[in-house]
Amino acid sequence: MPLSESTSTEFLHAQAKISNYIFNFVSSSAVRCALQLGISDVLYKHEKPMCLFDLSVELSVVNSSKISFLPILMRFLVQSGFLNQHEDQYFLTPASRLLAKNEPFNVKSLLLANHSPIFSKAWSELSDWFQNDSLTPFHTAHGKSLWDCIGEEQPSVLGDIFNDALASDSRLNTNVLITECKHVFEGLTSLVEVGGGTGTVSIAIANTFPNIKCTVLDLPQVIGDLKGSGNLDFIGGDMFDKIPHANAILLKCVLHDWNDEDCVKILKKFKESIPSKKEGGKVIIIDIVLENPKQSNEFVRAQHNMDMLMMVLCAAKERTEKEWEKLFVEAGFNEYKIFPILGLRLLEFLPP
Ligand SMILES: C[S@@+](CC[C@H](N)C(=O)[O-])C[C@H]1O[C@@H](n2cnc3c(N)ncnc32)[C@H](O)[C@@H]1O
Repeated sequence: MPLSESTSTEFLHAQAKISNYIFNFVSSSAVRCALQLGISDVLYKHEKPMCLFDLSVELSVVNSSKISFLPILMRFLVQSGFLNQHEDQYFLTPASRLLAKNEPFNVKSLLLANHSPIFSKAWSELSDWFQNDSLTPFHTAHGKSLWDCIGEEQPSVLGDIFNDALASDSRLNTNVLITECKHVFEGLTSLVEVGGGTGTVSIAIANTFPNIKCTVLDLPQVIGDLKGSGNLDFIGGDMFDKIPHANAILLKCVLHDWNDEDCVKILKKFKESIPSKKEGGKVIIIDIVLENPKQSNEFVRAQHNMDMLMMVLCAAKERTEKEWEKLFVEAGFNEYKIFPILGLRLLEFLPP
């Protein structure tokens, strides 16, 4: 059947669009290859733009037949905005800089964790999970939860990468948190960070506010031998069991790992460990507040990627402001405030 001119133009656009969906994995594979070859590391160390030949020597690509393929990878990385190029010189963009191991804010482990075969297998089970009785796509793939999988693995290769990935994600956010949301912590004398991992956020808070006694609570296998000093402490435990008393409880990117029912259970438990609003009690939540999926910018796309990831790993989700409000009401809090920090939000839940 002949197509009208407008329909064939529409289909040609649709074909290009679907091709980009189909080959979305090419971007992440190319970036992973760049990471594994050490392209960001070499450019970062060199501190100046480099030509392809000098780069290939530093990357240990010495086989001449392979060197001829390097321009393909490099032009893809330039096209996707990962690298910059001026004439025959390549240089880092802020994105490729974030994969250099010596960059203090690097997110290398985030990429490695998400490309691990354990995570990939969970993604491949997504459609099966929709049609079976398994708890999460991760359970469908591995027969246990992500947390059990990390806890049982010896030596804990994924656990180390995963904890480092979370810590790297926290480094930049914490910087902004401490400077832009200082008022949220002022006046507190004690704070328990629940699900605080290896303590990146609490270490920064403890250093910035010497009068706040900070405690990081996470699963025993995550806390391991971590020891605090001064006004910082680490405790291995389960947030569903017992939370130490404090002025405030802090959670960063924890509630997005749990469904609404568990979140309400967790939040109600927290209310027992903090004083009333009048006495300064509060729960501080740092997490995503999902924006309209029709908006198309890097932040919103990243939020919706995380939303999918939470479903695959934990049968959980990111939340819109309305969904946060529902949790807050069901858990019996009295008042909430929202402050923006980078792509995340800080929510303050105040008890009665
Ligand atoms: C997504 S990570 C967030 C880590 C950290 N807050 C951050 O933003 O980097 C969730 C954390 O919750 C911890 N967690 C999971 N189940 C827990 C439980 N039952 N009790 C305490 N912590 C738990 C995990 O070990 C993990 O460190």
